[in-house]
Amino acid sequence: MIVVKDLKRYYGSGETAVKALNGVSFEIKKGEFVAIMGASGSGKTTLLRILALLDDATAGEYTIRGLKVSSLPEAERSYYRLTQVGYVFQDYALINEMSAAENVYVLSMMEGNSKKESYKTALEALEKVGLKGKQDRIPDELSGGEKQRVAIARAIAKKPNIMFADEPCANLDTNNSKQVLDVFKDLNDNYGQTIVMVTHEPWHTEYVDRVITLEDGVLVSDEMMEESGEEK
Ligand SMILES: Nc1ncnc2c1ncn2[C@@H]1O[C@H](COP(=O)(O)OP(=O)(O)OP(=O)(O)O)[C@@H](O)[C@H]1O
Repeated sequence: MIVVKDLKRYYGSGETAVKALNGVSFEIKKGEFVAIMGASGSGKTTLLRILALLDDATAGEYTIRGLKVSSLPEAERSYYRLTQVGYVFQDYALINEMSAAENVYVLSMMEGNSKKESYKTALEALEKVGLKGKQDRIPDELSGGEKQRVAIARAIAKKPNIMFADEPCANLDTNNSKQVLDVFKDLNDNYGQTIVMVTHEPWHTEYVDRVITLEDGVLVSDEMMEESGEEK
């Protein structure tokens, strides 16, 4: 589904350039749940943002479902970003004045779908993440874990081919983190959602199929996780 070849991202140029990614190659198959790990500054967010088409690589090739997105013009990249990619941010990125349902359906309405249709899709997405009945609450009336689940509902409402999450549990306690990770796992197990998640917590790897580790902008390990009885 995703093929990355010799991806590089430099910030600045010449001798002082920061080589945030320095030649990274890998493939991700449809239906995989992949964690990207590595020390602070190893290039995880830079990689995720390029994969989610939020940033450009300096060099290298990036293909989504056979289409070389790295060399598409910006208008087409925007289209792919809107239609194929779901993104979950560390800080939820919800609009405070809007209810959970409105936060989920606002994008769909902006794309020209009717309010009725968008609302129905939003309720389905909120139910999938375990927030049935909480559609009218504003973010301030929700826990951190619930806010992040609204953000996940917003991402899945557009039925993305791939979902990216950048440290989605960074601001959550263990209990809320588990609820969020359970939602990702359910989406992966029961709906075949492909997920790529940046994390620095070793225990999060219990939920994923595979762990890619970066060090100083280079891929240093790519491991499949053992299946355990309890988990997948
Ligand atoms: N806009 C930028 N301008 C200059 N350097 C940057 C910029 N963004 C990131 N970098 C540098 O690129 C390198 C990789 O950063 P990145 O944020 O991808 O790392 P990370 O692994 O996600 O770190 P963390 O776990 O702390 O979030 C770091 O050395 C960082 O300082």
